[in-house]
Amino acid sequence: MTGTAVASPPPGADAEYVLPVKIGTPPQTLPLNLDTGSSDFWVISTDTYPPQVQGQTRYNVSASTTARRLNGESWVIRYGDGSSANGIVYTDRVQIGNTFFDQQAVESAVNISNEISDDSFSSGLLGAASSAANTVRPDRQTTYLDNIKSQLARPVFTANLKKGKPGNYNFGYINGSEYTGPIQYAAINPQSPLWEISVSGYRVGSDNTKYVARVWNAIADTGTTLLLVPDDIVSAYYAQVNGSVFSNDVGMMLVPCAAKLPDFAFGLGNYRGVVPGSYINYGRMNKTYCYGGIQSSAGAPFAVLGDIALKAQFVVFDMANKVVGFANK
Ligand SMILES: N[C@H]1[C@H](O)[C@@H](N2CCC[C@H]2CO)[C@@H]2OC[C@H]1O2
Repeated sequence: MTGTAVASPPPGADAEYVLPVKIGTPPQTLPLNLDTGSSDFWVISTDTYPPQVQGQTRYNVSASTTARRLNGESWVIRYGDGSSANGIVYTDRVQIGNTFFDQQAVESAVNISNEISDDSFSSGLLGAASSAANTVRPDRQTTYLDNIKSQLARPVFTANLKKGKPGNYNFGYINGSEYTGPIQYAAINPQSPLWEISVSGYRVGSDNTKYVARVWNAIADTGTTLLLVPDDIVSAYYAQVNGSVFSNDVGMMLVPCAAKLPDFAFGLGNYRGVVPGSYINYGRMNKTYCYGGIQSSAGAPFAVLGDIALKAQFVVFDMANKVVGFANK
């Protein structure tokens, strides 16, 4: 089995990427955020408290002849950005591209937090980290990727996200036309249910004599918008941006929208994962300042290679070898 699906950002800013997921019989297509930083497959549905639903496409449980309630099962999730959701659980048939699984645990939201309620672009999340982090209790459920893994031609999925336009996720194969040069693999932390790797250094700009050997652990997280790094790396980057400033109002580093930003590269051995400077202007805040795409990971147990970095790379998530691969493109 192999499959591919388009990954689309919302108009205006690459806040997230959603892919069309078919649920139920007859199939209902919902735009879901494939999230390598969590492990719950949950959707806004006919169970969701109606005032919290603001235009999102809902999973209509009673319209699916193959929906079966998992009695006694429930879930509660809280994310790194403070958002949260909870609800009940069904199994139903799920299809993404040409991949499918007949008995997928579909977590149906009863409550969603304001941040999620306000995001009309996504109808939920497709968790793609290890099932070990799934929040359903008393019986933990299995992620879609873990469910289809044994049926895939190769136990991998790849992310080819793009800046300001649709990219794609592929399931079960590595498409050589989607990247250039070698793929550099990094082992994931066996103690973590996330795609957590050890990064060996970084570089501000394109002059490799300025490369800094510095070990920092980071997760590859398609569900995080920005690139979150340790404070010393934040300072090293914005020291090269004239007019950059920390805003106490928004709690973020800002850059002059007119600034020509230096590239940022993360190091894995001799590999340099290059993030073009233009990718590090995340978007306009006011007539002078734009949001920096690089922000602090302080307070979290890991840095986060979020979409600002991942959209500059071709990324391989290898479920059998438990490695993450990166290639420039
Ligand atoms: N893995 C991420 C998750 O995808 C994010 N959100 C949680 C709920 C919607 C989704 C997209 O905003 C949140 O930010 C970091 C971490 O948690």
